[in-house]
Amino acid sequence: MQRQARILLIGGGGIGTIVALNLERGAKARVSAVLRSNFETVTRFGYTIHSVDHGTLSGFRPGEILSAIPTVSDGVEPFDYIICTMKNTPDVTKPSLPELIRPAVTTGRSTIVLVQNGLGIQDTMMEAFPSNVVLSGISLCGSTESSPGVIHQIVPDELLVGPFPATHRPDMQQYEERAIASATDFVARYSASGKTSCHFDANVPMSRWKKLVYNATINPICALTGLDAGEIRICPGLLDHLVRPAMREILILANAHGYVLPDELMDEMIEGDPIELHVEPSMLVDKQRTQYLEVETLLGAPIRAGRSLNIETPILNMLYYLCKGIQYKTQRMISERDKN
Ligand SMILES: NC(=O)C1=CN([C@@H]2O[C@H](COP(=O)(O)OP(=O)(O)OC[C@H]3O[C@@H](n4cnc5c(N)ncnc54)[C@H](OP(=O)(O)O)[C@@H]3O)[C@@H](O)[C@H]2O)C=CC1
Ligand SMILES: CC(C)(CO)C(=O)C(=O)O
Repeated sequence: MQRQARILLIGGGGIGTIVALNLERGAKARVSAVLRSNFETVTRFGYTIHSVDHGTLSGFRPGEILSAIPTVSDGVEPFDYIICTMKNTPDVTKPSLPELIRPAVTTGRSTIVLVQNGLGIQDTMMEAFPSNVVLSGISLCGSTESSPGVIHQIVPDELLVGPFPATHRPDMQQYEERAIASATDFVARYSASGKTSCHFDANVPMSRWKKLVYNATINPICALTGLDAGEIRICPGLLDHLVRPAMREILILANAHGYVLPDELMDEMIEGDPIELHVEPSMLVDKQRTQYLEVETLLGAPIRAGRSLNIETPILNMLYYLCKGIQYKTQRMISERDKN
């Protein structure tokens, strides 16, 4: 690790800001962050961050702040890593994520890191960039942007980074070696701040199914009810009649795909954070802000993975279609807003 890595980070909200902060504080990377709605505020004042790992900081700015994704052929120096920390909403995002980042990708060089929840998020990326490494980043952090540039991180940052299984790759073995080397390098740079817990993830599909036990159930149930992850634990009947049955469907799907997850995981997920923290899962925050929900990557993808093996998932289906209803309404509201 001779020189600072040159990193492009796209999406400086709850998670992206904490990722940028850890990388900058470790000094093994320089982050160019592409910001959107908070660009003006962060450029002028920097971020104000209330962090369980870092304390309260004001005026934090990533190494460089950009208002648009740069084009590397315009004399811009190539990026070693491109980190995507925007929401992954393929049903409503145009252009698609690969097309959005394409101008910044140097073929064969830039490693793409998807720090996003959900299943199957790598497929279009690996297809679009067959000679670039694509890594998974699973964040166990809890962080929200309460107003432009103001971040509240209430759950300690833990990040698992590892290679997605190789597909669309001409030389699988050589690709796997490169991907492991990239992930190892990224983990070292990310860990350098000493304020976070970042580990190499040797079994990304297993880790992603595991995280879905929370994200495909608690996220939509909180978004649909307006309750936070503490409140759903005390609302009579909700855990027994909705949360655990939904979680069981994810366990059945994961097991059927070869990723055996124990029953105890359900209660570990439910009780993982103290009740009084009142964690607001990202999908609840999206609903409150009239932002698009990650409905396809958290619910659609596992449901389709079940269908491919003729496994029915009635509870997940119900959550999925209710969320699709919200998505439809959000689309209408956004298009009305854009007209005015
Ligand atoms: N929040 C959490 O605690 C956790 C979230 N995750 C996952 O992390 C990922 C990020 O979530 P989170 O940080 O909560 O999301 P946020 O909504 O807080 O932040 C996303 C940011 O990306 C920006 N953005 C979106 N599209 C673009 C674009 N084209 N160019 C530049 N910026 C863009 C948004 O800008 P704008 O404001 O303009 O929309 C926003 O600032 C998701 O996949 C989520 O599931 C995982 C673990 C925990
Ligand atoms: C589980 C949780 C709450 C944080 O790790 C999350 O992934 C989310 O908010 O989407």
